[in-house]
Amino acid sequence: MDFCFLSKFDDLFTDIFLDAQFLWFDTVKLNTDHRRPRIRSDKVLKTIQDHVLTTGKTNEAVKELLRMDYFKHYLAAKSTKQRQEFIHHMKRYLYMYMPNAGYEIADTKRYGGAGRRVEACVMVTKDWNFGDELRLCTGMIAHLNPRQERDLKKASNNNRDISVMWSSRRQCNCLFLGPARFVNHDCDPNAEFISLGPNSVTFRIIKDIKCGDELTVYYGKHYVGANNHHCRCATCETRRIGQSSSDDEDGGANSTDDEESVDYLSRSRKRKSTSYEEHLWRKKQASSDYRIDLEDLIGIVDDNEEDDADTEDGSQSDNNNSGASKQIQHIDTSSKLTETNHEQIDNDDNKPQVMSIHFLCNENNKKRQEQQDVYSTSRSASFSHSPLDLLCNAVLDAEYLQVQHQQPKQEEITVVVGPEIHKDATDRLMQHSGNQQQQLPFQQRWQSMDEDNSSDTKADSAVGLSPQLHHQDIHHHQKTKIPPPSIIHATNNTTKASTKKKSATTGLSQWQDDVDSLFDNDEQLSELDDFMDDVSDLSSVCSSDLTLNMDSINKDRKHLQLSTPSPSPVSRIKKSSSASPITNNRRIPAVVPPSAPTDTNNSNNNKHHHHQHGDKPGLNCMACGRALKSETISDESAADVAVANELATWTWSPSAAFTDWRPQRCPRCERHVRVFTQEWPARKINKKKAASVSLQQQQHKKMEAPSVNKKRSHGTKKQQQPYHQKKSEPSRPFSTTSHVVEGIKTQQALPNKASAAAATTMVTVSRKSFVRSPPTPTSEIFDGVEDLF
Ligand SMILES: C[S@@+](CC[C@H](N)C(=O)[O-])C[C@H]1O[C@@H](n2cnc3c(N)ncnc32)[C@H](O)[C@@H]1O
Repeated sequence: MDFCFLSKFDDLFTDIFLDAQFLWFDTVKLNTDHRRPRIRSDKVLKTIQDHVLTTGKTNEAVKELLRMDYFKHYLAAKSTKQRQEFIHHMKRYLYMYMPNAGYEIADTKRYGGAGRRVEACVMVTKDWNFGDELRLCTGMIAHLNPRQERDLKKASNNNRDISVMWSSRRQCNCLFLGPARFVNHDCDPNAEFISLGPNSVTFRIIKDIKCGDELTVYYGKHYVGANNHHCRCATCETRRIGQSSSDDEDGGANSTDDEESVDYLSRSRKRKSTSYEEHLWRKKQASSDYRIDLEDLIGIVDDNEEDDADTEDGSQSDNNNSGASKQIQHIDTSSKLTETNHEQIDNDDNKPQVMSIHFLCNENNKKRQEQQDVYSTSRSASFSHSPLDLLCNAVLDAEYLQVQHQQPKQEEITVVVGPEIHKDATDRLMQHSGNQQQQLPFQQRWQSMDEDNSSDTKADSAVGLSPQLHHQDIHHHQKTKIPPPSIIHATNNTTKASTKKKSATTGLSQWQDDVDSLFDNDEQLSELDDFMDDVSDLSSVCSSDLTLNMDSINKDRKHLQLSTPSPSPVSRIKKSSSASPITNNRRIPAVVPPSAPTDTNNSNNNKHHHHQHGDKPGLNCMACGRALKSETISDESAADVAVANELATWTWSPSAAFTDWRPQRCPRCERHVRVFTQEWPARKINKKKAASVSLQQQQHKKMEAPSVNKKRSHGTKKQQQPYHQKKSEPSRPFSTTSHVVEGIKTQQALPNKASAAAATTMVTVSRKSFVRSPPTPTSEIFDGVEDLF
């Protein structure tokens, strides 16, 4: 994808989804001519809340957003390809709001020159363990042409921080775009780059990190000045090297807002936007020691998962990697950091400030090409498209078609084709569904079916890893395997999309249709919506875990509450059973129902938890993956001053919003409950009201005997709808009453000492009961949330 468009999209999205939402400063923009879009940020927020935070349906969110006038106009003049890329990129930012994203963009002053300037960083919102992958934090690599480099140079002179990287393979400069671009450099980082395809990256955790930590990565040995002399990372600060050592030497002169330090920042930015010519020139001058290739840092990259049309470097491909997907070598970057490195620094400013993203471009093109060749030779020369395409073409071929509305179904039309076409189509379809096809990885089959999806777009995160994709792919093939004689069925939407191509209209009146066509709203691709969301939900699961039984998951979807225990995908996230410090050091008075075990923090307890309520499955926190405790946390009673003060400075953030719809997570994540209760801007809790409700409940309890649970609980539920009741919730897939009944029943059985806490707990119960149930696979967990009561 052209950098020109992508960078504009990126500026737009950072503005709309970050700056205008919860950041109190503006993130760096790549285009000097970027202007804040005239778009209702409250509407954007609502869309995010409704479709991403609550239901995890990013595709729905995209559709809703594209219905907004601003986007209609913005995309009106764009080509289909650009629109698709726009949607893909938009999703990258929306994934950030997914409940299990596990990170958010935050602010930091660490890198802004001794606390003078605020910059963005990536902060994790849950604990991550070694080997985890932040699959919802992705970055796209955009390649720059010389003109674009020049423009960026201007931008970098204009007080903008832009990190340009050198791709040794493509021999051009590149930029990261997307949320991943906000990850800062640390000389002893806690994450490393991994490839998601030729043009996309994400991160793998290489050190256990705690909720609230900054995610950092090693960009290169000379990323922030030669030998990272100007590095401001925490590691350098601790070791008194990097920029902090300079600050020490000059008595903190750089820490002031003086001219020299401004000049330094400006120079450092210039160095980073090194053009190819400069790079070549410097290459001659500098020793090869200073050449940093990220391949060296990252090791091998397996590109089986991605289709890359670019085969310029295919000869270098390593074909033996097929089984070992993404065996990333971790190199202890801290060993690269020595005091001696920093001794040479003063003379090093002319050394190349470039790094290679060779690894990102995937060298296994040869292998892929071979596979593609196998695939293409398995089909007749004239058959360049999938069966679906064939149908579309057939539909378009009006000269030979006669459309009969034989079937009243809206979903389907029957296309009767001439015998020649039919024979041809049948041959092709049969051939297509033959054995050769089966041998290929499903992803390639899928990609071949989607002619509009370039390697760029398919670089988007986990497409190739989805079990559901596999599922629907098979489904698709089953559907198309044997066409009935002389009749080919096509879905109505497919036909619509095809005929739209013919009319080729871009007018606003056609907008909705166009949007639909971008999504390919046929049955299969509406499954893709679910799939994308599921992928997101499974994002933290290692790829081997993705061999899930999708049938059982789908079954679970239909029978949300009655599902038999099946291992929750999210439960697989759990890597360590050790209790967290926060868990051990609990500061919040918990109310534990007598029927529940008091400790579920290890795997045995988790198993136990599976059986504590009959056959219902055990629960793990969807954020940190640990076993949930059967206890509730009250907003009021559980207030902890220390934590509250700590978080009082936080601004509204996605993780805070997340807690809105699922306030009870696990002890590890409960700090976000505090964020929510204090910082939620639009829906502040009326604490007085909540307190009076609590008081009423306590009084009510004193008056009534414990045995009249059910009746009273209905009444209490009505009392306790401080704000959620005002909202009209479109769907409530499960009975709210039973939750409340259960909750109160349990609480009433508690001894007097806990009655105050129990009363306030009921408020929480009531809130939860109005939360919409999100889709699977997380719905499995949400089902189970009821078990807590
Ligand atoms: C990839 S961006 C990271 C996001 C950036 N903080 C922002 O707000 O856009 C890299 C930029 O962050 C800053 N940066 C990142 N790591 C740094 C480090 N260790 N020392 C100094 N500056 C750093 C530099 O200004 C660099 O150009």
